[in-house]
Amino acid sequence: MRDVEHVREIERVLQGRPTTRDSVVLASWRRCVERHGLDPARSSPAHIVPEAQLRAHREQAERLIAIARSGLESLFRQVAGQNYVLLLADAKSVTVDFFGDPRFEAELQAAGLYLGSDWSEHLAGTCGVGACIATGEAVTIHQSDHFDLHHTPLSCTAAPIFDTSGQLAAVLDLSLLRSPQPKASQNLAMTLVRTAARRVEMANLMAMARREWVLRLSSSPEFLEVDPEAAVALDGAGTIIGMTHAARTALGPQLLGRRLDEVTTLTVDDLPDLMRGRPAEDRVIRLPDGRALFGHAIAPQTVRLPRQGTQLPGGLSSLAGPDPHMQALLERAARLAGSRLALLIRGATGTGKERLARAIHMCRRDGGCFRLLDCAALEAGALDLPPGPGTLVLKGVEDLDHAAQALLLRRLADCPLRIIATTRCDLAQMVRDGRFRPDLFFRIAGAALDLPPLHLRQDMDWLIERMLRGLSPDALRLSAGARAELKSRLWPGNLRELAATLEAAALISGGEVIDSPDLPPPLLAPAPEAEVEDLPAILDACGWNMALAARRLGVNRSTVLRRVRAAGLVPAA
Ligand SMILES: Nc1ncnc2c1ncn2[C@@H]1O[C@H](COP(=O)(O)OP(=O)(O)OP(=O)(O)O)[C@@H](O)[C@H]1O
Repeated sequence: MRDVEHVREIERVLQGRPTTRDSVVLASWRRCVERHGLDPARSSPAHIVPEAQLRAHREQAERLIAIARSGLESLFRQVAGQNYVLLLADAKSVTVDFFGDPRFEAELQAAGLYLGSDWSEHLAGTCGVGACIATGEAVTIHQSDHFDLHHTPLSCTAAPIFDTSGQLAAVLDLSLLRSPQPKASQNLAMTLVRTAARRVEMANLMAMARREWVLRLSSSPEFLEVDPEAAVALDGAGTIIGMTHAARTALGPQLLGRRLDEVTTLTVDDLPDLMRGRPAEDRVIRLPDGRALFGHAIAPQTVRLPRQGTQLPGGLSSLAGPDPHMQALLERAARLAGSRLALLIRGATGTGKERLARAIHMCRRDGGCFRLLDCAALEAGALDLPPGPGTLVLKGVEDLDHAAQALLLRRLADCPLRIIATTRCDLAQMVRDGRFRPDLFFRIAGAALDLPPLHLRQDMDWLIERMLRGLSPDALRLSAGARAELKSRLWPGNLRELAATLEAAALISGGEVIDSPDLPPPLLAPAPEAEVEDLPAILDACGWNMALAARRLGVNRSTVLRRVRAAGLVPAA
């Protein structure tokens, strides 16, 4: 009965009868009938593109997906537990990325809230993604706003993402399988998708304009550096060569190709005055129409090219993914590996010191034997070193008492083995405090390698993937919620704790998908105040997601914001 009423309403409205529907819905109904030849009485299921076609769409959108991912993850975390599904559709309306609750997978797939669904208006009728692409505006298509009866249970709120030249590149859509009746229930969803889309555009512009000037704009000095509203990229002559969509609202509609002094009262030579050194309140930009905005200029970055042809030998390449600090550390380790110089590997518990020592040993073709000595378990007198060549790892060297230090020093005097010592402590401080012999310290610390704690690593996804593959070669995967939860933890036990958590979760889930409830809770409560000097590194590791950084630091979000402002930190371009 309701179906018949829906069809009749569309017919009545298209005949010009009064309606309370939004004008965007009305215009879309009209396009469906008059342009696309759709019939409201004929319902059709969700359109899912074939696997090969989806792969092609994903490859085309690969860069955008990578840039959008952290914004999507943070958005999905904000709506966690409310049954929202998050879709990223490309400019051709095909869903190329998806976050949803795997427990409802079959239902979501049937509804088209899934990877590969094609939400083109000419196929699906009036829908969030389709109407957003047709209008270039953020829209909510709520329940019976949908044209096709198959979709009328859904509520879809979608916002466009524009590329730096102003072309519509993608759509971010937050949908519900079931929603409360009033359309106004989706107002918050609208704010969330708009904000997320704006941030993705900002991240895209920053990535594209590393070697250009970027001018970020905000109507309030407080948010200028942490969450600006709009931005433009400028070449050396001050011509606008890229922008976020909101820059059109801030500076005017036709921006590309215009010079900065045509749309503001500034020239490119004024940009250094808008850099971080000055208080945000003083960085005022006057516009020709009398309005004022606050500006933050970011100078072009000098690009450090990666060293050509650095292939990490042996097992070193398997120790880290895309984390600049770890890659630099492993390159250093690779250069030191071939020598017989004694090495000191420093890092908190479970950061992978022993693994690194083994990988360094494996780099030498004439490696000889590998011997590991646990210094905590060393008994006086029981220090027999093998006579031949090889590597001797002194694990936890800080645990040696004075007698054992003296004995070890004597034995090492004519030892042919390459020494690699590992420590969780500040051994130099122990030397200063008289707790560790300086002569032994200099014998074992020819060069030092420092492993970072897990919460500062930027290759968490890579590590998780590697560990999952170790647990199950192909099937096992994480839900988006579980991944977000893992990435927000502090990990005092570092890689060892992460590996054990994933193993336990895999057993608890008993299936192919590990979801948030499968994750065992952290065993050790976070320290009350993480060190403030970690803040820039933590922000980088969290992609400048304040909420995530707050959880990793064990403080609330406003504390992070306050510290960011106090330290004058901004994301690296
Ligand atoms: N690169 C890695 N990839 C995957 N898992 C790793 C990696 N490095 C370490 N692990 C995991 O962490 C555990 C601890 O690693 P390792 O023993 O090397 O750490 P450690 O720093 O020497 O620890 P501790 O100081 O507590 O002895 C390993 O057993 C393994 O489960």
